[in-house]
Amino acid sequence: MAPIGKKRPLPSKNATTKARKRQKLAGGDADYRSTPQTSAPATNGSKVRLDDLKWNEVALPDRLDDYEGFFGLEEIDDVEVVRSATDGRVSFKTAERSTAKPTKKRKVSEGQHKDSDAQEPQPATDTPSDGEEWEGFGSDDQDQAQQPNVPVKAAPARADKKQKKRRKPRDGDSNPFAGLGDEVQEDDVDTSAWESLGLSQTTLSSLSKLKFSRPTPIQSAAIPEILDGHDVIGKASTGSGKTLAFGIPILEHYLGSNPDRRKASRVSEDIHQPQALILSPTRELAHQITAHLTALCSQGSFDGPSIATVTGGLSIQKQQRLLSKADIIIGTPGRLWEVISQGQGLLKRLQKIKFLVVDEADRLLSEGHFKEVEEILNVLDKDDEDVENEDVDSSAEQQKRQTLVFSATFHKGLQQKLAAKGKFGGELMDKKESMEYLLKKLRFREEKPKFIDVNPVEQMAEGLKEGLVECSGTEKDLYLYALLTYHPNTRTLVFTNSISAVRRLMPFLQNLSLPALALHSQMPQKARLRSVEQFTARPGSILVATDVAARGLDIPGVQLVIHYHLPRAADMYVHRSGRTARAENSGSSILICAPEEVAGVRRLVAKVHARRGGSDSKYFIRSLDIDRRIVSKLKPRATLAKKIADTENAKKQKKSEDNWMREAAEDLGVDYDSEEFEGDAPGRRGRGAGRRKAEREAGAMSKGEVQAMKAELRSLLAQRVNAGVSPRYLTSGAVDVDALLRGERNGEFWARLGDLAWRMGLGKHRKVARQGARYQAKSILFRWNI
Ligand SMILES: Nc1ncnc2c1ncn2[C@@H]1O[C@H](COP(=O)(O)OP(=O)(O)OP(=O)(O)O)[C@@H](O)[C@H]1O
Repeated sequence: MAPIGKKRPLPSKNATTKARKRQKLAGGDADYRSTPQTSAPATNGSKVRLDDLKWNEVALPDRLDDYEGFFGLEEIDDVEVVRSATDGRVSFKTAERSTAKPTKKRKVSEGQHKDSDAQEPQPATDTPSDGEEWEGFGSDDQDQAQQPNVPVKAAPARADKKQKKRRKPRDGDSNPFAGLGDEVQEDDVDTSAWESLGLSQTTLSSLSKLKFSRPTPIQSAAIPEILDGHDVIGKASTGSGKTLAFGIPILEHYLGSNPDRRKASRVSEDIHQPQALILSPTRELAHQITAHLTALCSQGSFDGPSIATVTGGLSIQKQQRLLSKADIIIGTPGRLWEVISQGQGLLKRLQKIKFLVVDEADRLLSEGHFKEVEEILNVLDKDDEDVENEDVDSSAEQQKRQTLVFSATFHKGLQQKLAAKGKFGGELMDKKESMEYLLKKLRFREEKPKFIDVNPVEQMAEGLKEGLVECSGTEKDLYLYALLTYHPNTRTLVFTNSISAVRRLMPFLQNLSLPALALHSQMPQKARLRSVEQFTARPGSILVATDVAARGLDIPGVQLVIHYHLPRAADMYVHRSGRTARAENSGSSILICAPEEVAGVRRLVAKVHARRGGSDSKYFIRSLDIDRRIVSKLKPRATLAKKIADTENAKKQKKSEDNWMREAAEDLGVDYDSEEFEGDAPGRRGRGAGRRKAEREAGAMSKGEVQAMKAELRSLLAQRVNAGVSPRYLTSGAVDVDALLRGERNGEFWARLGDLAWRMGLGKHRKVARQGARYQAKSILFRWNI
């Protein structure tokens, strides 16, 4: 049998099989047998059988249709996992009294547990001593991480029932959109402000449950036009609710075309006809749109549309299955094009959609996406017998299709962007230019689509504070650290321009005990989703990302955006900064600049703001006052953390290069001696030689030397930084100097306590467990009901 904590196959619908499998799970494998069973409740700290515990159903995120094998996942807190040092067997102990009554099901498993009853209880002190010993259970880190990859199907009637049973989201819950889905409340809000938009009672009731009491300006302006059947180009600042501006009309159309709102009545068709196709530039945004629409559609008592999310990094077969019954398709252009190209009738159905939505339009219509978007647009509009759809009059279908285009910025497009590469260019288009550009690329059915620009003079959110910090190019890491220390417990997004910078900064920040998470396009998709989810679930975490996170990501409570590298263009500055101060909240955006970059940055930011008050107005981004004495006190730890990170990176690098060379040598049948190969052979100097030398030196450090550096860093981190008595500090009161001196609140940042709290928060129980039994109660086990 598969061990507990491993992914399980899909649940059988047959109850008997289900029960049988569950029994097997509870007792069929000697390795995971529990300890003697009594009918009395387990006492404090005593060994228990897994089936006697009060397992809680895990609320699975509303994604991915078949839950990727996570259906029926249950979890339990406060159980200690004890592995015998002698035979490696695992048993379980409760930290508190279990009140679970023996059930019929349990009796069955009692019978199955006869063998295990004979086992000797393991000593309480026999705690896991190393991460490996938790294999088979998976850290909850891992397990939680996999949940969100469950494709979403919005089946609201069922979802409603499920939600009632769902537990309240806990701090560690990994579904970033859990809040949206769980907002089923008795105290629904008054939605009279929506009434003028002419929405159905069903939609109004959903909005009320989401507690959206009034439409945002873009929603007020765009929804009636879309409902009237117009093509719309919508421009509104970041975080202003553009998703529902197109999502609500799509739902209205769905409700209108399915008056009895019962899927059964329409899925009798052999092939299901999707109604809307939504294109998104990034995978994360596609999943987020899915979550927003799912939340909207799952509030009421109606059976909502089926949503298929088609993005790279996840199983194409599963996505194809979802597509066959989807009402709404949300996808990134690359994967969507791949799926369309494989045939299976999708194109034929896509040609009959009623809505084509292009979200974050300027990005989708430029850069690397353009080719695939263009291909998709071409085939959607193609009157072509070759494309497997002889019977479709696509021009007629196209006439019926509405095209909706949304973005916070409209960029001049590929050519200008390429021309501006490396410079602070990236012209933002005015209304006329953007209209012309889009009209050319998208074949609107109306000659003049409605252009809705709800805040033509302001692209930046109102609650956004902007500033820059000047430092030498070689001190950017130190100043990043300083900025983060000035904003402890602050959900922060750090933007870089390269994947390698993300990779370099991650160990640097982690060595400094900062809760850093990574996001870039070369990460596996599951890891990408996991980072976003952890970032969303943990209030004080730091996401170090490339511009893959700049567009559209709606993570509530991002308080600070740091531009470690300067944005390459004005529109990217708008989008990056738009990750904070969303939905009328406040937030800060800080650029870290080398002296030679300051003038360019000032021009870039002034350009973005120029529209605020006409071309005469000169916005001048202020330099932030940072106490250089504190920065210099942080320097030793930052330097050491960087050295450790560089050393470990070099070692990893060396190891993988060695392996590669060794394999190549083996293939050639020659001996490989890495030292001989790396020797300073004449002619081997040149570009990158200095870096290689530094890497060699770092890689040559002994384990002991690295350990010594780590110990030194630990001791530095354990010392409180004396902030002095200067009242000067950065960014309007983020640091309470007095509290810092007293070691309270903000001061915790400097101490190791913060490190421990973070480790616990992260759920790295292996590490916590090693520190003593007291933390064992934090352990979380998972099991699957099959
Ligand atoms: N009418 C409303 N009332 C309150 N909150 C709303 C309303 N409509 C949307 N929201 C919330 O506002 C937040 C931002 O919405 P959304 O992500 O659609 O913004 P956006 O304009 O698409 O931003 P971006 O340009 O960055 O993609 C979301 O959390 C959403 O749930």
